[in-house]
Amino acid sequence: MENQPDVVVSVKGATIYQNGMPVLSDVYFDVHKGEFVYIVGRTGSGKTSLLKTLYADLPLYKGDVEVAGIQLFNIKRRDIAKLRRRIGIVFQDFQLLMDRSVADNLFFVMRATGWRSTAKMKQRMNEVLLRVGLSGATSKMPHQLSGGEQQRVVIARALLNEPAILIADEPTGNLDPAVGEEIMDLFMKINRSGTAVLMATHNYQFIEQFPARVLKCEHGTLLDSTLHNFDLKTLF
Ligand SMILES: Nc1ncnc2c1ncn2[C@@H]1O[C@H](COP(=O)(O)OP(=O)(O)OP(=O)(O)O)[C@@H](O)[C@H]1O
Repeated sequence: MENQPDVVVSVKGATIYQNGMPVLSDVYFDVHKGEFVYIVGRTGSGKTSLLKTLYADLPLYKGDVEVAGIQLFNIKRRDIAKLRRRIGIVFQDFQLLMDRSVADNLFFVMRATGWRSTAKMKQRMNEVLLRVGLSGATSKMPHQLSGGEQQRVVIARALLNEPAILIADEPTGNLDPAVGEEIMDLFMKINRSGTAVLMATHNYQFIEQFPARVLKCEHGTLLDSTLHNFDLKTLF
């Protein structure tokens, strides 16, 4: 990937394992800078396992995978921390620290990822909260926010270190459809400003509404809509 600066994720011949069992084999795909890519597939088809492998929550035993310039095979702990600083991760369950304010949730991540200057941290916090439309929320506790607002804070948190890519696992799965649509809009806006997005979803309507390249986990491997003709109706 060093020779391909436009590639944010490069997967060549990977096998994705879960508990020692292969879930997906012969996985090949790239994600380019600024691209938006969906991952779909039936329950249990391997979407989450694939994403977890990309952010080094599951080990890579086979294949050549590089994410944000970091090789994942035999990755060292130090490089895992570096990898997580270069990517943003958004889950279905919002995973905010519930006993801390929005500001403290964001400061916590900034301190853990090497930020030191309080003035710079405050400035960055204001920037990311503005981007997700939550400027006034710094002193709020998570329970004072709606589900959609909590997910916006998670997206703001994921943006803190200007990641090259947002990896999102069913980010609208726990939200009402209308709120989910607003979150999709936000992802699209962030994507248009240059951040790549790789998003697992079960929501076929969003793919119709916000069309983009689709990767499909099926029969133990990954199919790519740019290489195979998918009928959207058979995606799930
Ligand atoms: N912690 C785990 N331990 C063992 N097996 C697991 C674990 N998590 C998932 N699996 C298995 O790995 C396979 C892939 O699961 P995975 O969660 O990646 O699928 P998914 O496509 O994300 O599903 P969903 O759409 O339901 O989130 C399934 O057979 C699942 O049962």
